[in-house]
Amino acid sequence: MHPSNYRMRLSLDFLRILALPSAVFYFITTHLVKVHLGLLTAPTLYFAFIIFWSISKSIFTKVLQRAERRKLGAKEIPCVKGAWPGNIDVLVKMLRAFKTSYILDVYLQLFEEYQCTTLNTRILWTDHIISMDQEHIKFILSTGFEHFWRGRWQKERMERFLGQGIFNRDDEMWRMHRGNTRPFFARERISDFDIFERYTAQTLNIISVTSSHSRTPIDVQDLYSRFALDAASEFLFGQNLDTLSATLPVAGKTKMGPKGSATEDPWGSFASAFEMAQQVITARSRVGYFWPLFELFRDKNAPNAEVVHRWLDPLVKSALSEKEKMEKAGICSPVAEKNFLQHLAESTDDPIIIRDQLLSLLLAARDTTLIAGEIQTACLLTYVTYFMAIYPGVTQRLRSEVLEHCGTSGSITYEQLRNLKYMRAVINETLRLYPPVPLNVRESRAGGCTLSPSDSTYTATCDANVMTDDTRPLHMPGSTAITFLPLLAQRNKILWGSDADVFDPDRWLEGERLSRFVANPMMFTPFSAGPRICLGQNYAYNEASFFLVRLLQQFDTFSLAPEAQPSGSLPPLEWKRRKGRQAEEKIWPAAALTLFVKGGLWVRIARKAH
Ligand code: HEM
Repeated sequence: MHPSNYRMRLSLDFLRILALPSAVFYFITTHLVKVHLGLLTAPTLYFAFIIFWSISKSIFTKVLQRAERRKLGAKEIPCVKGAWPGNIDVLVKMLRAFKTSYILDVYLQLFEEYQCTTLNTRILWTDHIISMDQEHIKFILSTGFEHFWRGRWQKERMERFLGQGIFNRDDEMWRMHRGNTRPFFARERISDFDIFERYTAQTLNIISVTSSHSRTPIDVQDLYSRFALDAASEFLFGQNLDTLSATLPVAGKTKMGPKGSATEDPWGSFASAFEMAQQVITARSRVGYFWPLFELFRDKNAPNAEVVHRWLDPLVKSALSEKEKMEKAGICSPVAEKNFLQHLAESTDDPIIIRDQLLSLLLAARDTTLIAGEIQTACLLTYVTYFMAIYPGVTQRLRSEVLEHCGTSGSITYEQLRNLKYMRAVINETLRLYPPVPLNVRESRAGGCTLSPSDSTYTATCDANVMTDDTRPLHMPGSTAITFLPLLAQRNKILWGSDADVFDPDRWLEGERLSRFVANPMMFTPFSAGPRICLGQNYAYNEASFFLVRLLQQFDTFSLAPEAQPSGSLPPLEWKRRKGRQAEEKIWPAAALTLFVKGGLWVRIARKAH
C-alpha cells in the first residue's frame, strides 16, 4: 500500500483487529457450536472473543520469537515494565518529558533505571527498541545494513512532506537518488567558495549593521538558516531564494515559531511551514503506530507541504521547460555545467520526483546550512556560536588561528581551511555534544537478526534471570522499529572518558585522548555511517569553516542575550538540580527530526575597539 494512504492502512488494521476475530466467532457459534446468542450476550461475547484473539495472537508472536531466539542462540532485549497495561504510563511520561525535559533525558533515565543501553519500550503492546549502544548503532548503519531499512512506518509519517526524496526511500529508488546526487558533491564542486563568499558577506553585513545599533541582539539560528538556504538554493538550483533580504526577527518583539523565531512575511511562512512539518513528523513518531487516529479528518502536514511546494513547484516547472527548449534546439550542455535541479530534470520528467528530491536536499542543507544538509549546517553554526559566547577563551584561540593562517581578509583556499586544526576540533566537539541528527529510526527487515550483547556502560543487566557474564547476543525481532541515539552515545563516559559531558576541543588534538576515537571511529557518527552516510559531509565542513573564518576575521566578541529570548525558551530552573550538561545549560536544546535551540539563539556580536 502506498505510504501516503495512512487512513486505508489504519482501516485495514482495524478490520484485522475487529472484523477477522468477529467473523471467526460468528462461524464458530453458528456453524460449529450452533448456539443462538441473545441480544445482550452477543456483544459481550464478541468483545470478549476479540480480546481473547488479540492476547492469543500476542502469545503466538512471543512463541515464534522465542523459537527464533533459540535458533539464533540469542536472548531477549530487556523490556520496560510500566505500571499500566500497554505501558501507557511510560508513553504519557515520554510525551510529557519531550515538552519539558532536557533533550533525550527521558531515554537516558530509562537506560539508567534498567541498567542497560538497549531496551524494548513495548508501548501499546508493540515492540519498539531504543538503543544508545554504539556497537548497535554501528551494526544498524554499517555492518548489518542489509538487515534494516527506513521501513513502512517512517515512510508513512514523512510521505506528505518528503515524498519520494532520498531521505524517504529504500532499495532501488534510494540507490537511484544516491547515484544521481553523489556527483554534485565532488571535491571540485564543493571547494568552489564563490557562493559561500557571496552569502557570507551578506550575512556578516546584517550582523554588522545590527550590532552597530547599540549592540542589538540578533537571532543567529534564524540568520544562519537563511544563509544556509540561500547558499544551498544557489548551489542546487542556481537561484537565490533571497531569504536574507526578507524581514528579520526583532529582539523582544518576535513571537516564538515552531522551533525558533517566526516572522510574518513570505519567507517566514515558508520557514514556519518547513519547521512545522518537521514537528508534525516528530509528534507522529512519538505517538507511534496509531498516529493516524489523531489525523483521521485532517492530515496535519497537508497545509505545511502545500506552502513548501508552492515555493518549489515554479522552480521545477521552469527547469523542465528549459530542458524542453534545449532539447528542441538540439543543445546538450555537459554535466559539469548543470546545477542539481537541471541534472535532476535530465533524469526524469516527473515533476513530483524532482520536487521531492530537491526538498530532501533542502532539509539536509538548511540545518547544516546546505539545503539537504542546510538544516544541519545552520544547527552546527548555531551551537558553535553558543560555545563561542560562553567560552571567550575558545573564541580567542579560534580567532588567533584564523588570523595566523588566513589573515584579516583576502581569498580563502581549501588548503587554508584544512590547516585550521583547532577550528576542526571545535566543529567536531560541537557535533559530538550536539549532533544535528540526535536520534534516528530504522526498521528491521522481515527476518529477525542479532545485536551484539549490550556494552559495558552499565555493569548489571536488567534481566534478573540472566547472569552478567551471559555473552549471548540480543535478539532483534523482524519488522520492528529501532530508535538509535547518537547524542547519548557521543556523551557516553565509557567511550569518551569521565569528562564526556564537558566541551573540550582539545580531546581532538591530544594524541592519547584522540586515540580512543582513532581506535573506534564509529563512536562518532554525526554524519551517520555506512552506505547511507551523509553525502554533504565535506560540503558542510567547508561551508561551516568558511563562514567561521570570515566571522572571526570581523568579530571577536560574542555574548548571549537571555533577555531577548522569547518567553518560555530559557532552560527551566529545575534542570540546575540535575546532573550532566543540563545543569549548566544556558539555552534549551530541542529536537524535531533535527536539533535546534528553542526560541532561537539570541546573541550580541561585536568587535572590540582596537
Ligand atoms: C553538519 C551538517 C550535516 C550533518 C550533521 C548531516 C547529517 C546527516 C545524517 C545523520 C544523515 C543520515 C540520515 C539518515 O540516514 O537517516 C545524512 C544524510 C544525508 N545528508 Fe547530511 N548532514 C549534514 C549536512 C548535509 C549537507 C550540507 C548536505 C547536502 C546539501 C547533506 C546531504 C545529505 C544527503 C543527501 C543525505 C542522504 C544520504 C542517503 O540517504 O543516502 N547533508 N546527513
